[in-house]
Amino acid sequence: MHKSSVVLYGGAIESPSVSSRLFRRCDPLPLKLAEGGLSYGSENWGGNGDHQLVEVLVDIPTLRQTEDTEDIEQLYTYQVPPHLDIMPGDILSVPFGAQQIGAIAIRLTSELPENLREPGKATSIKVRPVEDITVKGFFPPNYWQLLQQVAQYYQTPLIKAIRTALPPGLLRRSQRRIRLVTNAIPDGAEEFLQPKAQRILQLLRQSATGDYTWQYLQRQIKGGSRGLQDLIKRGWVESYLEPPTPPRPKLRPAITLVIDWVELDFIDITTRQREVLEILRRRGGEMWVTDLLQTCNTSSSLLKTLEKKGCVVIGDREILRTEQGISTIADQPLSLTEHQQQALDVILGLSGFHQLLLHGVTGSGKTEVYLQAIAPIIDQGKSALVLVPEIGLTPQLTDRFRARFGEVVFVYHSGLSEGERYDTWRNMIQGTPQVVIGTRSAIFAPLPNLGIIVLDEEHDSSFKQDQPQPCYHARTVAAWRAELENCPLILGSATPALETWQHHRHNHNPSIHYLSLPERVLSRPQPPVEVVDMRRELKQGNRSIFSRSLQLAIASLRDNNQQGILFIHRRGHSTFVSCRSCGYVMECPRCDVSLSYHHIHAEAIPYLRCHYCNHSQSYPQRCPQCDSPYFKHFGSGTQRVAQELTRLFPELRFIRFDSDTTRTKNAHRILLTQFANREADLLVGTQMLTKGLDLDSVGLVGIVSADGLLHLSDYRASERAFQTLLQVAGRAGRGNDPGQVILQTYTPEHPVVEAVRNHAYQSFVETELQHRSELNYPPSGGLILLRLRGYDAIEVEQTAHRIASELSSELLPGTCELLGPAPAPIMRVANQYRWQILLKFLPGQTTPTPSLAALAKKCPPSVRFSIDVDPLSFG
Ligand SMILES: Nc1ncnc2c1ncn2[C@@H]1O[C@H](COP(=O)(O)OP(=O)(O)OP(=O)(O)O)[C@@H](O)[C@H]1O
Ligand SMILES: [Zn+2]
Ligand SMILES: [Zn+2]
Repeated sequence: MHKSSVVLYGGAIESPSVSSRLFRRCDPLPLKLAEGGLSYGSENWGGNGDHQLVEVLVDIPTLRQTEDTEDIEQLYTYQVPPHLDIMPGDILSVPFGAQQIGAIAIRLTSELPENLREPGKATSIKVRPVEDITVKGFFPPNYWQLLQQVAQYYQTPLIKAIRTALPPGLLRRSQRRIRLVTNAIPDGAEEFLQPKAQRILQLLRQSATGDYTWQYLQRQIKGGSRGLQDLIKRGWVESYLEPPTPPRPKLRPAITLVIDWVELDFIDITTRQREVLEILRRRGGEMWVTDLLQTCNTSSSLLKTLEKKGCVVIGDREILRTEQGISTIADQPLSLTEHQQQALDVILGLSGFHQLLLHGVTGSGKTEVYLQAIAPIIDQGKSALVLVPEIGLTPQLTDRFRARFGEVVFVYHSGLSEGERYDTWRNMIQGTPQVVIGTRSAIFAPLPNLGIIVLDEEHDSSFKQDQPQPCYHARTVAAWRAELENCPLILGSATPALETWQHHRHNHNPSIHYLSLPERVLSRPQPPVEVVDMRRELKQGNRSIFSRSLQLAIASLRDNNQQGILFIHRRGHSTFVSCRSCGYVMECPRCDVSLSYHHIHAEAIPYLRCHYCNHSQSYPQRCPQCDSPYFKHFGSGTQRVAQELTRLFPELRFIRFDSDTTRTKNAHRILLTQFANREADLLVGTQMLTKGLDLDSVGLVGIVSADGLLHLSDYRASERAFQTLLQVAGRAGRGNDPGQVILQTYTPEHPVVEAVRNHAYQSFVETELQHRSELNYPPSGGLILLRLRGYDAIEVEQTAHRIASELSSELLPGTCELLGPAPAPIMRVANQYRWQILLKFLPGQTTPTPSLAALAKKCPPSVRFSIDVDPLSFG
């Protein structure tokens, strides 16, 4: 496929200098600037020197498609023409087969790679020259270093880190164009030029826009490259990246209220028509026609009638005012509470790189602190990066930023179309001061003049990428980036992750700070948490999924003029097993986790298995603790809860908020707006509800069953359960009424339940840290998860065993423990069988370990292998 003159070699990333050592595994947060062995570029920033060759990464669609199959990372070697001053990080255009394609310069060298040298003839192979530099210094050195650090720490090929960071298709879009710089060209310019340069100038002058693609010019003028260089050097023409074709706006019919509300009394409309107008008004006077039809369950002829009567207009729109958040009135900084002010003073008093944990209880006003910390950054002409778990779930946050900072706020996340991402990306590169709000991948936003990074809800696991590789954690990358950019990083949470807490509380480093907002704003109390023992409910004859207490609370919502939230834990495939009479939960005898219930098909015998060590046992006949024969597999979906609500409270208006009802774009915002407008009494949903919902009308939070969360088979189960429950509880009582939380469980004595009841973050975390350190789990020790998958069950299993035994002979005993291989908790997904090997590094271990990336080569082609450093998900 490749012409012989294009030389290539593979595996540069796997060369021992780059990935043979791991960073210290005990402590993921602090910045580890390339400890030795970083080879790319860093020693080559000084320019070409004697190097005649450059190694490049190319981005071609065929390679892109292999993303998931193999770690293809081929560096292609090209000659550096003497007139080009190539530096690592430049975007080049190179010949590839018969095409010209985009490439990134990685490394300058003077020697051909080993495998390309013919014996006796050092440089006899013909290496094709680089065509040209498309964009000089596209990756600023800091940014480049960040990507290398990601590739190195997460043991992944550099191209994958680059692909994660860059908008899709960036290199493919990098069509070079040439245009005249008309006012720089003197009269009689042609006289100074060689014939080919003259021709180029003429051609450009003939075009109406003074602008052509380089490819076109090349076709017209063979060998015009030198001439072009000359013109560029003189500043008479410039070469630039072709902007992408702007995404064509999608137009949809929208309906806008145009009549003054008081005038309605003088118009002849039916009650029904008035109701529809009322809903439209409450939604800010503008909605998509389809949404209004659905919300009001009405017909388009009714809307047409309203239009005829002059109440509304219907017309195609690209976007609604309300979606852009313009409806939020521009606001002013609030006057801060004492704690907010203290935190802000610390932040504003710092300069350079600092890491701060802003630990503020739910409703303590963390957002206001971010806003006031960012304002001076923008005034100084710098930019701010704000990372949030999921944009769709936090429309309120985005609105608040827009209201404060107006049009310098941009949103960047994977939900944008390719064109939108590309445009936002190029806009960021310009370096004008802006606030970028985005999800995980926005940590790579190419803001040249970064003044602050904020990670809100830093404990949220969506900041970690599970696949594809690199399996990076945005918080870890943020710390590296803040250090490289020499700016502060603020991590905010009501329930900081254990590692964050440990890192900021138990540290005497002067660049690490702990800031606390221990109270809600306006001295509002935290809502009281009532724990209901569902075993007693059962004993006393209540078989409903709602306790009597929760039923009573739901029934009195309307009388109290309040709204409520019902939280249901999203149910996984495998669930834990517990005794219905005494609450005993089946656990692994060798690990500190609960066993998962497995039932392969209807006729198979159910059994229990541990996903850490692969221990398995038969399904119990009787409870080992109380001898009862009644067991329960937990899990209760939103659907079942909805049915039960309808049965018990036929009058109640509720909204289901889960992955089924929020599939369409903007569904989150629409449903939350409906709820905020009090079109429903109760919001029933899953995890999504925990994030940042700030409504003062919510008096009741009901947790239908905490148990599904408490006994997940994962060493982080307790931490995550605690965080989730405390966050959900924190949605209540944010108004004048303190509100109430009702938590239903079969194990009220569970320490997590106790801690939630008492809002006891600190004591819970300290106890949990103690447990972790006894078992060498993070943040005490470090973990690396190796995943294998393939369609052939036996082959995957055998490969896993082979790799495990090779590894265990290489690993130094006493520094690293190998757990497994064991099947993944959900062993078969989409017909692929999945096995995993967990490496547990003991605290403080710094000994180099073998290159894990090289293990990929030991897998047969049908088995895929991936490395997850600091894994959070074991599914
Ligand atoms: N200084 C202040 N004075 C009055 N109200 C404030 C002040 N600061 C914040 N608020 C209001 O308090 C409410 C809660 O603030 P915010 O949503 O920022 O809390 P939070 O700490 O992010 O909570 P959570 O972690 O639960 O999301 C908001 O409605 C906000 O407008
Ligand atoms: Zn029992
Ligand atoms: Zn086990």
